[in-house]
Amino acid sequence: MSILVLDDITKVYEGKVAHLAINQLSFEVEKGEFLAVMGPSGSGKTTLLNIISTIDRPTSGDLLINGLNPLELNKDDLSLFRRRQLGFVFQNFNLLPALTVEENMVLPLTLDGQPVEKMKEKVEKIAESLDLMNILEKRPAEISGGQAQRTAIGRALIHRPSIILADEPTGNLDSKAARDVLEVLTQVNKLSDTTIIMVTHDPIAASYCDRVLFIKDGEYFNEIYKDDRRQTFFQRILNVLSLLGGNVNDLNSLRI
Ligand SMILES: Nc1ncnc2c1ncn2[C@@H]1O[C@H](COP(=O)(O)OP(=O)(O)OP(=O)(O)O)[C@@H](O)[C@H]1O
Repeated sequence: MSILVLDDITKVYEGKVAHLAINQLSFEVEKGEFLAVMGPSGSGKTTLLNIISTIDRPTSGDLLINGLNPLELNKDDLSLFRRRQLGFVFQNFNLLPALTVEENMVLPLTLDGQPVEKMKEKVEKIAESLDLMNILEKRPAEISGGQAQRTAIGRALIHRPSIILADEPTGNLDSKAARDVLEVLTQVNKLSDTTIIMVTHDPIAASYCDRVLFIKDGEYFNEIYKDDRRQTFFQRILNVLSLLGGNVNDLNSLRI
């Protein structure tokens, strides 16, 4: 079953000079899929994520999330839809510095006015699976980047969203913390059947996914599926990136 359908999406940024950022892009994402989106700088990845996350509206085309067209909702229903159906993970974590790890994680539930006991139950379950139980009382300044990103993943998961949208989630992490975060995302994807769409420049991060969709100049370029070992998938990702025009010599020294 497709949990996300993009049908002929076009996005033009109006301005002194109009810019065509996404050009007639169509693709579908299956429920439970872990999808990476890659493409050169300026190819439209963030624009695409903003459209899927309903933060930005396409100029034309249709979007279906879980069978519903969010573009038809009014402002209040759209906010609720976004909060319930989507979870967000950003490169710079976006945690509130004054709140503890636990408070950051329950924030979406607080906004919903859920009873404290229910919130505690939910947070403990998620914190255990993300190995955060020992740092629940700490604040963002007192934890590592990997722990901060796992906290952000916990916050994204607290509502059991249909889709997690991750924008360069390993971009600010060292390689060990990045691997931990990718393994956590893989576990979340496999165990709870949560669909994940991740924008990344990093072929290692992309090799954790089931499929990589490549875009160029706002248009579909190619897609490849993982049907073998991660190392081989990684090599195939590098091959497509070299066709895309990236500097693959910079990447050949990477080892997974
Ligand atoms: N608000 C805006 N107004 C006008 N043009 C924009 C706006 N936002 C993005 N663009 C342009 O649209 C194109 C796609 O931008 P986008 O940020 O989606 O690319 P990207 O693939 O995410 O890039 P990067 O990998 O560098 O983050 C770029 O050429 C960019 O300059």
